[in-house]
Amino acid sequence: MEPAIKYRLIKKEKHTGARLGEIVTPHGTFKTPMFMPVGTQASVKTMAPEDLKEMGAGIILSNTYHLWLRPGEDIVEKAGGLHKFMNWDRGVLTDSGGFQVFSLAKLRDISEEGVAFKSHLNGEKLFLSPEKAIHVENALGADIMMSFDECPPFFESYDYVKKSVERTSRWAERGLIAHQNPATQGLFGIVQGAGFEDLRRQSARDLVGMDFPGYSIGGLSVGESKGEMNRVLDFTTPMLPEDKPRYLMGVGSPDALIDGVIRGVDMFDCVLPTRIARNGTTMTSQGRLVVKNAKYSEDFRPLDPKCDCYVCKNYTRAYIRHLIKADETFGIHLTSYHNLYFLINLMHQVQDAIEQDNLLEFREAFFEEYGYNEN
Ligand SMILES: Nc1ccc2nc(N)nc(O)c2c1
Repeated sequence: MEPAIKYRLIKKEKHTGARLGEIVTPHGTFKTPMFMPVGTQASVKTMAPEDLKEMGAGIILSNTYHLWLRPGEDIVEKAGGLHKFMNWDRGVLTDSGGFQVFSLAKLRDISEEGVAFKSHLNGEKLFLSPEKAIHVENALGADIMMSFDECPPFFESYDYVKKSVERTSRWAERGLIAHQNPATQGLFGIVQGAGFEDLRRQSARDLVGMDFPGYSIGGLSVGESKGEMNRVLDFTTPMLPEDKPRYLMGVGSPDALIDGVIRGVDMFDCVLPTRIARNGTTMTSQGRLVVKNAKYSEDFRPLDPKCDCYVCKNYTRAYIRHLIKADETFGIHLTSYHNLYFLINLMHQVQDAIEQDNLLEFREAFFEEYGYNEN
């Protein structure tokens, strides 16, 4: 049977682990490395599908935990699946809910069977198992689905992480068995193991043995330092097959994206661009710019003079500052649009640098201008 998801490696960058590729999905083919906007509750906050297309978004995220709780996967299924429900005809990826249970729900109890918890919405007692998560993702109809996993705290003990990795591998196998639409929905395995190289190897070996169409690197961007994240990526991405996509979950800032690409990551997602946009913080080629600061009240330049996005072509810092201060929602639409465009466009620039084998020079110039220092 033809797999729902295929990855084609186009070119490896000469001096790093970076690669140019494309991921083929039932809703289109998209170049990698790529940044995926997050639309947790079936909406990328304040963005219409037309905005997302205009900015070049290919795959967007939604979340099993949230949509199971509200409106319920059966309503989304009756609507014809997430693509119809959201009026979005490009790629959709759903996270499996495990991570959200740990970060959102109260009073949870984890067992071999799954996770018992209380809904963060109304305190209702709920239970999420690998089978339930996969069946919700089947009902939502995303092109790419995540296995149900536990994301242990990065600094947990070796023994706890080892037991967690082994259970996550068993959960992944149960998810593969429960998966009802492998021809149209690609299920990714999620590698765990915190900061322990041997546990990452054990997790990768288990999951690669199950032959998933793609692999996510989980358990990162959970409070560890950038140095720690890069150290884990250094030994984890080479454990994954070259002919499958690698997705680093929950990442991230411009520097983390570039450093992830250098270490062989193809796909990223993070709430950062839309989250900071809501308090008027924007990403520009010269670093972060908090547009609601008084110093921009008569600054009639675009957010980023080097940006060619719709917002930077048509609106000024002074106007956007006014909207944010006046609590006009159009203001956060503009900051959100620009921040998402900034990261999507950054990945396009990185693709060009891989093509030209000068990704390290690009990194140096970008870090210098953005104001990142190495320590
Ligand atoms: N940093 C993150 C973000 C999302 C995640 N989702 C899953 N399912 N697992 C993880 O380890 C994650 C880590």
